[in-house]
Amino acid sequence: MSATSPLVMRVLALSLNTAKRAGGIIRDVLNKGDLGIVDKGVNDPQTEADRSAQRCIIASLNRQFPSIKIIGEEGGSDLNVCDDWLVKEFDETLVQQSCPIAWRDAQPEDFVIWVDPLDGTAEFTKGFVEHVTVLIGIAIKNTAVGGIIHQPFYKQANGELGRTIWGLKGLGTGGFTSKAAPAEEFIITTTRSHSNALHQQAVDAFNATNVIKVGGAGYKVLQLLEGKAHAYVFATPGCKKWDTCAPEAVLEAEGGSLTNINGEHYEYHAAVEHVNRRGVLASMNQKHEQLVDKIPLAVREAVGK
Ligand SMILES: Nc1ncnc2c1ncn2[C@@H]1O[C@H](COP(=O)(O)O)[C@@H](O)[C@H]1OP(=O)(O)O
Ligand SMILES: [Mg+2]
Ligand SMILES: [Mg+2]
Ligand SMILES: [Mg+2]
Repeated sequence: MSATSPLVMRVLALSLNTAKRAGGIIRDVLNKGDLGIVDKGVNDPQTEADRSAQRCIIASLNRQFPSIKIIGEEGGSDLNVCDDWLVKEFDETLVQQSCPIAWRDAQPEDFVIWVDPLDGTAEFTKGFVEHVTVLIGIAIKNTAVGGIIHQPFYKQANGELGRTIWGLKGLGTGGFTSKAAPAEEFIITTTRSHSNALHQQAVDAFNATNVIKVGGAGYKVLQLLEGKAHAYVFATPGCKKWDTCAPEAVLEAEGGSLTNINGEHYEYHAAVEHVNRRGVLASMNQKHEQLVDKIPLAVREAVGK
């Protein structure tokens, strides 16, 4: 069945199992205890878990889809991985879902897969493991259309660790139960580790009833999807295309919005600048344009300049 499914369904279905495998690798690194931390820049750590998870993801996707462009946060990886890290099984339920007509004929050259093997690394190194996600974003012709958000440390009711959320624009989402945030409040979710004065001005402008500070773009978008927050505000450069591609696709497949702080969508083609210079504004069940208008114009113009 999978061999005859449209390419986007096969990419999404292999990405789902690959993200799960990467989550297992991340848990193994933590259990072994030596994180092998390297500083890539200010407040920008990389660990053995980031490196190994990326090798597993890119080697697996590249093996099945050799002509699709894949861009990973951790740069060029050694794709000679052990068989145990090569994921070959497609998620059967997902691959058999009906493909939205808009993506049915997409060809390998139309795709870019944006991989963040471990989102929330700063939090991972500090023990806030529930903030960690594995992000695999699927862009077709410039637009984020599909994505996987896997949480390696999510505790299931049966005690099992890990859960996997997927989304495809035009089809929908799976792996979680959507919930609306409380109507009588306005809750913002924002960065724990990358704030600055300008960003704080943007957050303050909303006069929120509560501001939650957590790590990772994936985790913050999950908070929107599960009704823990109304808006995700990040009024500074720092997030990259691999941070937002999967979260944007999943959130928008559920009816939300993820844009820069001016309300414009980012582009996701292979030659695009990696940095999301104009920050991130995401919301669920809100009038997104009205949220844009709440951020003072002077702040909006200054971010990314
Ligand atoms: N200044 C920065 N330098 C490097 N990565 C950043 C920076 N700001 C944000 N990020 C990336 O975006 C994610 C969301 O940001 P925040 O948690 O601050 O809201 C971070 O977990 C990090 O991804 P990663 O952990 O994959 O390196
Ligand atoms: Mg990083
Ligand atoms: Mg990230
Ligand atoms: Mg990362």
